[in-house]
Amino acid sequence: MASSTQLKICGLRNPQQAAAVARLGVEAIGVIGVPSSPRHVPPELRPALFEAIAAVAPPCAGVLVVADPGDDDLPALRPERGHRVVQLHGGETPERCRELRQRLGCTVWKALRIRSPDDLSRAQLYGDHVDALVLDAWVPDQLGGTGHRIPLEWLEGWIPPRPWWLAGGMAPERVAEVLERVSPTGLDASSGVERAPGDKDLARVAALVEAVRAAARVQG
Ligand SMILES: O=C(O)c1ccccc1NCC(=O)[C@H](O)[C@H](O)COP(=O)(O)O
Repeated sequence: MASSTQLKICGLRNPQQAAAVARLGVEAIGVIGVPSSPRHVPPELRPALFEAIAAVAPPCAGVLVVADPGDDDLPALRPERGHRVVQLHGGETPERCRELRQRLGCTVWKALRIRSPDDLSRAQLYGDHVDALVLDAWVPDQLGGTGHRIPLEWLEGWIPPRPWWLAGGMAPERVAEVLERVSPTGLDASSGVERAPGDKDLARVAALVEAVRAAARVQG
């Protein structure tokens, strides 16, 4: 993507669709490894998704999204399975993030669900232990893919300890306002560009890509 704000599309389940999204020029594509999610992809089907992405867009990072993995889960999280990034979307502590990053030997992003402005101070604790943060909205009993938003006023003036992705209810119609008010490293979208959970609407993904490019042109 030519603009400076990166884009991640999360929750792909079909290799052909993942390849089509990758061809649009996004920087990252997420595959959900959380069993309770309607977008869950079982371990044996994940390599085909990551291979489809790498085949058409080698720079596009395959991101495996998991929550509170146990040590028994680690073999399925190794980068040899085709992903480049592991996104930790549960209640992982900074110490657990550091340990997983060391043991897996791959890029680790930590997702934090932001319930109040105070939660942003927690983000500082992760700065030395992960490669990037993903800020997502807090919704009771749901970890992600909810379409709920973090109020932008909470993020204005926030000083991130690491590169960060803004997730939660991202959609083409919001991009201009969001990028006027905050400057994340990237935007992360799932339900806002879907026909149904796990089934992306390619026209909406293309509109999101175009909205990010248009915002970059406005900002010069
Ligand atoms: O998307 C899911 O179903 C999901 C389930 C459990 C943990 C994480 C999940 N998604 C992670 C993401 O990175 C999503 O892009 C993020 O939550 C934003 O989703 P949305 O608000 O629908 O754009």
